[in-house]
Amino acid sequence: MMPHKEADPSREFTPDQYPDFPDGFPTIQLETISLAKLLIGNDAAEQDRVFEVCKGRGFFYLDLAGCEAGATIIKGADQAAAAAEDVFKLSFDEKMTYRIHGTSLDGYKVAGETHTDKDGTKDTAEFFNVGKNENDQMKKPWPEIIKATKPLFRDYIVTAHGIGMFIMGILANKLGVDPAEFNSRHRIMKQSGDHIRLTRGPPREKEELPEIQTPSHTDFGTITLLMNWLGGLQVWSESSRKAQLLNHEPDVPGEWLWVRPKKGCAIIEVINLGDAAVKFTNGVLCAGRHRVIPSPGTQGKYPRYSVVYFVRPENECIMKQLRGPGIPDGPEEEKDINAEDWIKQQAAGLGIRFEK
Ligand SMILES: O=C(O)CCC(=O)C(=O)O
Ligand SMILES: [Fe+2]
Repeated sequence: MMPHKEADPSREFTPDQYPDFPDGFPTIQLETISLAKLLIGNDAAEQDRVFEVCKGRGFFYLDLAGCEAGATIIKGADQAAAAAEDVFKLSFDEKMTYRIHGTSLDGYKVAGETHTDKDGTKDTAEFFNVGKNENDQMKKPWPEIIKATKPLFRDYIVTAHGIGMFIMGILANKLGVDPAEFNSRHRIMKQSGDHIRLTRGPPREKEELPEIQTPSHTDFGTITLLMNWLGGLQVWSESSRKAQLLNHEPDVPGEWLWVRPKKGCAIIEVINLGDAAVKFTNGVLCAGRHRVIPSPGTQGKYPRYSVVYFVRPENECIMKQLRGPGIPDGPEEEKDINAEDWIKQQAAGLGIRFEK
């Protein structure tokens, strides 16, 4: 563990200072899977649990302790969030010069780009996306702080992508699909929508919930690795198999359940499956429906940072289900759509207006 640091009043990402997530709020019980057991131990029971949770909730905690890949993510996420703080502190005008535009997902998303309800209430989250492929070259204009952090991001991208692929390998084996089928759709050197997303949400203004940072959604990609330090992430109590979106809200009765950051939260990552995992497996695997609002209680007094890595299919990948004994055969698609267009279609369906 890091030695306890004195609070630096000029910094707002101060995970050492955060109070615990308060009691008395409905939380979801997620399974905790050990990365070390999977990576080092090749543990068959742990692999079974991965498959079960991915068929069920599509969400689990990944305990990062006890292996090198986990240590890279723990340390990297802390450093990435500190860099994020410096990026979000830049002037509004400078940040807007990095605004996401065209067909790329790289750069800055200003708060308020998306609607969170039928009345048009705006989201409150700022994002800064650093693409997997762009990070290699950094040809675009980037804030100095992002350029200075490039080697860290590179390590983080390679490690997070590797963890995602390892989990996909386990799922492939369980589904009776050759893991090469997943690997060939997610090659690290190929252009894809993979990126590290740095997020910041402002502190809670009122005790009454919600103040939506990021509205209800399922992720578009195959698998998401999320590091967060404060509560804020919520999962809908009904599985996304049943709950579709209507006017920005799930259309089956249920409630939002908090994902409690685990004690010693810096060692735990939250993994969730995205729409591409559902598509590839014709619904055997389940995407997790979630949203983000500021934490209740004293945690909500802090701005909330998160570091998210999205593993997504290569742009050229045709979005068809995989065939294997563990995957029921669906009808042949009428026309081929590649991942790049498919992701845009999914984003548009959520009312996301990234392109400007
Ligand atoms: O910040 C979080 O906890 C989750 C963010 C998220 O769901 C997303 O960016 O897709
Ligand atoms: Fe998400």
